[in-house]
Amino acid sequence: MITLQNVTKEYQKGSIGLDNVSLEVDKGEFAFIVGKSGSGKTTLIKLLLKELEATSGDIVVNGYHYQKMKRRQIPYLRRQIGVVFQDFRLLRDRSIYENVAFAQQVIEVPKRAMKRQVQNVLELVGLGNRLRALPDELSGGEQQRVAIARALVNHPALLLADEPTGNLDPQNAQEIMDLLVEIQKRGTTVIVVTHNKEIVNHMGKRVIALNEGAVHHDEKGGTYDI
Ligand SMILES: Nc1ncnc2c1ncn2[C@@H]1O[C@H](COP(=O)(O)OP(=O)(O)OP(=O)(O)O)[C@@H](O)[C@H]1O
Repeated sequence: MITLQNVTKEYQKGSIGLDNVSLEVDKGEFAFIVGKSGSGKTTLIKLLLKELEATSGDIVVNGYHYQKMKRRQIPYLRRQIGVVFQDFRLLRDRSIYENVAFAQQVIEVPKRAMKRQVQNVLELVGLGNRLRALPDELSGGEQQRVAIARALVNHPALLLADEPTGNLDPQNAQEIMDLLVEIQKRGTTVIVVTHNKEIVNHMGKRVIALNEGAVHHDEKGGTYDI
């Protein structure tokens, strides 16, 4: 599903974002990415989204070869990837329904199919009865559920979550992680960047730990320690 082969990202002025990283993530896997500030987590996410270009090495995601692909293919690649951020990034003046439907309007899904799919995905995240609410009328945990629904509504093969529980209390954080595992069990590959040591150690999932741009350890059933 995801292959990185000897990937290096060097920023201008010689600053190293990633340093010769090789790793594979299988279809349907769940992996945490952990590491101190500056270890390369955001660089890795931006490379996977093709917001940044690797300086050297190869990246392949779901059959897309990043080094070879044409610029016009990028929107199709991005449809394969749902993204969730720490700060939710919802449209404040739009209802929950509209926030999720927006992702489908962009790719011109017919209205009836859209209605059904938006309802289904909001039910999956436990908000099937809040379609008309505005984001500010929801708790932080609920807002993150809306963001997850929006990321999933177009059925991406890969879900990237960048610090998804950073703004949540421990109980909501655990519930969001449980939801991400549920999504993985339904077949989506899920990658979660987090600083939440307790949750990582509690969940017993694969942990890819970065240090100074390199893979420090990569263990199934791993722990946060770096
Ligand atoms: N635009 C940039 N220009 C120059 N150097 C950069 C740039 N972005 C990141 N870096 C450097 O690349 C390295 C990795 O940064 P990155 O943002 O990927 O780390 P991170 O693990 O996501 O950190 P954090 O947990 O603080 O978000 C750091 O040394 C950083 O200073």
